[in-house]
Amino acid sequence: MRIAIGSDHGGYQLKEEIKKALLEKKYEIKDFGTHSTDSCDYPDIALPLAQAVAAGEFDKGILICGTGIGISIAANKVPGIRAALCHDTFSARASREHNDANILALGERVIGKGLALEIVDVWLASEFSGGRHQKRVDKIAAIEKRCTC
Ligand SMILES: O=C(CO)[C@H](O)[C@H](O)COP(=O)(O)O
Repeated sequence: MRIAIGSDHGGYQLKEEIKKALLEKKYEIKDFGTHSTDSCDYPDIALPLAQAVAAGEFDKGILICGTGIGISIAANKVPGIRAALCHDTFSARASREHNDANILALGERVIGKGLALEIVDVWLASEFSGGRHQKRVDKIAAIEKRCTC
């Protein structure tokens, strides 16, 4: 599985921990930055990563900022992206099974490393259920097509 990962300075330390754990599990990872704790702007990381996921260059993406909020809002502006901010394993599983989320967002200033790694594992292992959920995801795509902003 090809995974794109990125963060701003507020998510840098957690990004490094998640990247290390996923590389140990033999996932193919591309790091979209940032590469230090120097201050940067989360939309500058979210945009190229989300575009690459939407283009099919990666199977999934993981984005981290201080809260996970800003970076998920930015990623969700890219058509085809369903970025889910999840700070518990129930939501992580449901975001895949119900919403077919293709980006997981996390907040380094909100949760600890142990829970974050568990959330990542659950999210990557969960599959979209389809069925009644497909129609709803299709309706999200239809909203994107209607909006020409
Ligand atoms: O969580 C975030 C966005 O949702 C950012 O990481 C956070 O706003 C950065 O804040 P600061 O510049 O004060 O470190």
